[in-house]
Amino acid sequence: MFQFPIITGYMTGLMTGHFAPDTAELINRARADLRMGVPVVLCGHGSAALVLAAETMGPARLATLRALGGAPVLAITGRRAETLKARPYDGDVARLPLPEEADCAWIRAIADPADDLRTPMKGPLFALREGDAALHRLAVSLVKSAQLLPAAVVLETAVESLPEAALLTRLEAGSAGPLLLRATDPHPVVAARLPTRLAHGGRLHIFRPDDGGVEHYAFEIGRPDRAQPVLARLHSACFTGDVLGSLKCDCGPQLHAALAQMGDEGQGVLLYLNQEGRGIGLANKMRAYSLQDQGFDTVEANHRLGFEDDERDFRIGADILKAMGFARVRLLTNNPRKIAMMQGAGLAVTERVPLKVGLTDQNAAYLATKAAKSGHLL
Ligand SMILES: Nc1nc2c(ncn2[C@@H]2O[C@H](COP(=O)(O)OP(=O)(O)OP(=O)(O)O)[C@@H](O)[C@H]2O)c(=O)[nH]1
Ligand SMILES: [Zn+2]
Repeated sequence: MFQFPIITGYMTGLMTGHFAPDTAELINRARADLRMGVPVVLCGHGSAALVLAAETMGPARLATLRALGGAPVLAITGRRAETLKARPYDGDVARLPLPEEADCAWIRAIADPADDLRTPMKGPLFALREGDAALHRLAVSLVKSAQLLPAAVVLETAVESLPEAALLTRLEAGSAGPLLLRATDPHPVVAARLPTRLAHGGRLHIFRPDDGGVEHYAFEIGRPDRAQPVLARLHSACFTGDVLGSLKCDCGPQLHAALAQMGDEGQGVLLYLNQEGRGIGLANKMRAYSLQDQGFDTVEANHRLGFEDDERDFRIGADILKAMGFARVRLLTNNPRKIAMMQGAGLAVTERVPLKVGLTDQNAAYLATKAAKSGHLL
């Protein structure tokens, strides 16, 4: 008769070890938790912190967090603190003590600039000066990387006092911090022939990071010689421009002009990077668009939301091109940051090929702002 094998202590440990998620995987799990409104725990710097994303937390979880005692704070970025006229003593982040009566609506109003102009500013707001902001900084980066509003409720407490349910996703700051700063290496998943109107001989390659994060695409036109510089475009996703034909930006025309030039030359690689809204995600980009309708430009809108002008990491593009066997590119771009990041990631940019198309009455101010404030070449 079949006997079930007896799992020894040694084997259980071994199996758990292999099944347990590593830090990069835990970071992705934390992003999913935060997007659902579930808390995550950050440990390090001699302390532990329970974290909830300001955008998604509900009243029940806020009440549970308060019941743990202690002094919860709302951690926001230095950029958002500047808008709120709260002095960010911790540089790029600010810790605002959570008033006893503060509910989810109060927290949301601090995090979300949508009503800044309509409702008088709550406050005055005073940021904490004493203590260490390292875990708060990590909490804000994590929420930001989950493409939520960059604000988090953080309760510093002893790990032992946290309920077991809160400990499911627990990140060690020492290992998670550096990983959060850069995307994990993408690996090729599949490629297949894809003829298009502009390029009959095309192949679409799908790349996926090992941690199961966001996929990116490479459209290879012709069979470019790996020993020569390849005509390449790093295109960041723009649902509004690429798909809907938005007149607010130049993304759609740039995408099609790049493909047309590659079609004409018979070869090239177009990377389609899923970094919507310069890395802040479509929901935040639409928040930025609402602010632009209130009179702020594209850079000011990002700052009021608490983001930098550009949150993208183009090293992922360099990694994909290297994985495809390229070492040198002729890069279609007007953005010097793309060139610098590619070179920094070990990919030689032998030529910048300007891409000036799609100027409309509606995007003229947007393009002028990118030139004046973000260093785009005219
Ligand atoms: N946050 C934000 N993102 C925007 C706005 N308008 C367009 N975008 C995003 O900006 C990105 C534009 O990407 P690209 O055209 O690749 O980059 P670029 O920096 O303009 O550089 P080049 O086109 O290569 O010169 C896309 O991810 C768009 O979704 C805006 O007003 N706010
Ligand atoms: Zn666009």
